[in-house]
Parts: sequence; C-alpha cells; structure tokens
Amino acid sequence: MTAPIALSCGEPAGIGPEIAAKAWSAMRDSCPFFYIGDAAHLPPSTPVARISHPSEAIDTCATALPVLQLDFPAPNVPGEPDPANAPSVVAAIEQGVSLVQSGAASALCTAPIHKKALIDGAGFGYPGHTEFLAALAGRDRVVMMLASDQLRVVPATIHIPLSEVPSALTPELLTETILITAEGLRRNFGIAHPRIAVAGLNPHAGEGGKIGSEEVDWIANLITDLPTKDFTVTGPHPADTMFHAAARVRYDAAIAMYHDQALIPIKTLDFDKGVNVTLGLPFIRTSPDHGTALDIAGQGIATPTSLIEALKLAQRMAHSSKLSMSATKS
Ligand SMILES: NC(=O)c1ccc[n+]([C@@H]2O[C@H](COP(=O)([O-])OP(=O)(O)OC[C@H]3O[C@@H](n4cnc5c(N)ncnc54)[C@H](O)[C@@H]3O)[C@@H](O)[C@H]2O)c1
Ligand SMILES: N[C@H](C(=O)O)[C@H](O)COP(=O)(O)O
Repeated sequence: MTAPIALSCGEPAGIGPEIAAKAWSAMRDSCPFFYIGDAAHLPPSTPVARISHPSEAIDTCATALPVLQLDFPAPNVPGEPDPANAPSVVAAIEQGVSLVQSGAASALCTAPIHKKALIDGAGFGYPGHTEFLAALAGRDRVVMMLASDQLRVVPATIHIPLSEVPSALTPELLTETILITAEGLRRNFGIAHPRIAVAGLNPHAGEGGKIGSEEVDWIANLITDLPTKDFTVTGPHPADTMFHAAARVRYDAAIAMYHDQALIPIKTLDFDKGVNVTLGLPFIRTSPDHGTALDIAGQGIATPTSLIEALKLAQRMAHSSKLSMSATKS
C-alpha cells in the first residue's frame, strides 16, 4: 500500500486550513492525505481525527481529516499572520520533510506560506519553500516547475529582484535547469523524449543583439551545444510569442529566464488548476500555484481546486516512482 501524502499547513492565517478541509471533503475516498498543523485552525465543521502516525491516515481519511497535531502558540486570526506562529509554520514543513524522507509519507504537499511573515517572525532565511526544501535535502540546485494541463513552465531564476536576473543567469544555472527539467519530465511526467523550449531574456530574444546581448553572447550557443541524447531543446525563443496555443503544442516544458516571465502565462491560463512542483529533490513535493490569499481568508470562499490538483499530481508521482522502483528491483 502507498503511504499517505503529508500536507503541511502553511500560514494558518491564510486560506490553507479552509482549502485543506475542502480538499479532504472532495477527495476523502481517493487520495488519503494527512494535515500537519493545528486542528484548531480548521473550519469548525470539519470532522477531524487526530493521528499519532501517518499510517493511521489511510483508514481514517474516509470519515475524518487526519491531523498530525502541532500546537501553535498564538491564537489564529484569519488575514493577520501572527509572528509568534511563524516558527510552527516552519516546523510543519520540517516535519513533512522528515516523514517523506523516512518513507512514512509518500510525498509532501505544502499549503502556501506567507514569506514576509516567516522572515519577520522566524528569521526564515529562504525566499520560499523551493529554496528551503533544497537546503533541507542537501541539494545545491532544484527546479521550480508550474504545471497544468495547458502548460508546464520553469523559471531559471526564481525569487530574486528583477535587477539581479541578468547576473544570476549563468551558463551553469541554465544548463542545470534544462537537465533537471528534462529528467523531471521523464521521471515524473512519463515523457520518454521531452521537448524543451527556452525563452530569451530580452525583448524579441535580443533581436540579433540589437536589444540586449545575452542571447548572442552565450544563450544560443549553449542551447545548440548542449548534449541532448534523450531530449530536444530549442531556443532562445521570443518570450511574448511562446505561450499562445499553437506555440504550446511544440514543447513539453518552457524554460523562462525569470519568475514573472514563467508564472504570468500559467497563472493567466490556469490559476485554478496550476500546480507548483519542485524537481531535483530526492522526494516528491507539490503545492498549489496560489499564495495565502489573506484578503479572503476565513470567509469560506477560497477555491480548493489548485490544492486538489497538487494532491492528485503528488499521488500520481508517488505511484509512478513506486512502479519504477519495483521495476528496478525485478
Ligand atoms: N506555495 C507558496 O507557499 C506560495 C505561492 C504563491 C505565493 N505565496 C505567498 O503568498 C503571499 C500572498 O501572495 P499574493 O497575494 O501575491 O498571491 P495570492 O495567490 O495569495 O493571491 C492573489 C489573488 O488571488 C486570490 N486567490 C488566491 N488563491 C485563491 C483561491 N484558492 N481561491 C480564490 N481566490 C484565490 C487572492 O484572494 C488574491 O486576490 C505572499 O507572501 C507570497 O509570497 C506562497
Ligand atoms: N513563486 C511561486 C508562485 O508565485 O507560485 C511561489 O512563490 C511558491 O514558491 P515556493 O514553492 O518556493 O514557496
């Protein structure tokens, strides 16, 4: 039997607790998962089963949301993150990582954190889960992919100011991003020969060096020279014309040069169903594509669809990694 998925609570003053309860209600028969957080933050109508080990989630999930209880020190006010609760938000992620690394959980799904609240309240030294999980797993380089039925996209640079993008974008970074993405498409999405399209950095991919030089200086050569035995890579493509419907059918994933170049198209196309996946970790991690939505927290109007897609994708990825492990053994 596959172990259940660990869902870390994220910022409790955001929509995490209410979408976790809604996701449980929608998926209770098909996707056992358990919540790591404080049961007191869940909507009062949620049936809760406190568990002491993830294995209890499988039998419990059909009738109640299994909760691995983490007592938060301060009362939770929707819309207003309390700095005193920030260390517990971090602890929930750490506990999820430890459970997935031990095999007690099959995957980690993370509800959104409020990055500023964690930096202010817990001295969190990372701009997001992606970088924190890489550090916990001892990986120098991981890749953030946003995926939906319509588009998969990867920003090569992630949570840095726009002014720092050109210097952060190095041949090593772009090469490793392409290679990790190709491997992730094969391993996690079952695409035997992935097709990757790389965006340019500058308008019109530099217009032959007239509007920026990075493309002619090194990006084009890097793409041409990359050894690609089991995947195809093309580019640099002008980013403004890479994301319309006819362009999207030509690749399995797009590599963008910076956060918004990647995330604007996918959140525009599929905000309600986009999933954030970290590739290159030694365990499976997914997350909804949206944030804490403090402006609507506690009102019961948040949609759980992106979280549901994140849980389903984690389940599919766990299933295929189990299959490939048993194929390797036999
Ligand atoms: N995986 C993560 O941890 C993650 C992802 C994205 C953003 N964030 C963080 O979340 C915080 C808030 O970010 P933001 O305001 O830019 O983006 P956001 O996604 O929280 O909100 C943007 C808009 O979308 C709405 N919205 C978001 N999710 C919704 C849902 N499920 N149902 C209905 N409406 C929804 C919000 O009400 C808001 O109007 C920031 O600290 C950001 O860093 C975290
Ligand atoms: N950049 C992501 C987004 O906007 O959807 C988000 O900040 C999530 O990042 P982490 O998974 O690293 O927290």
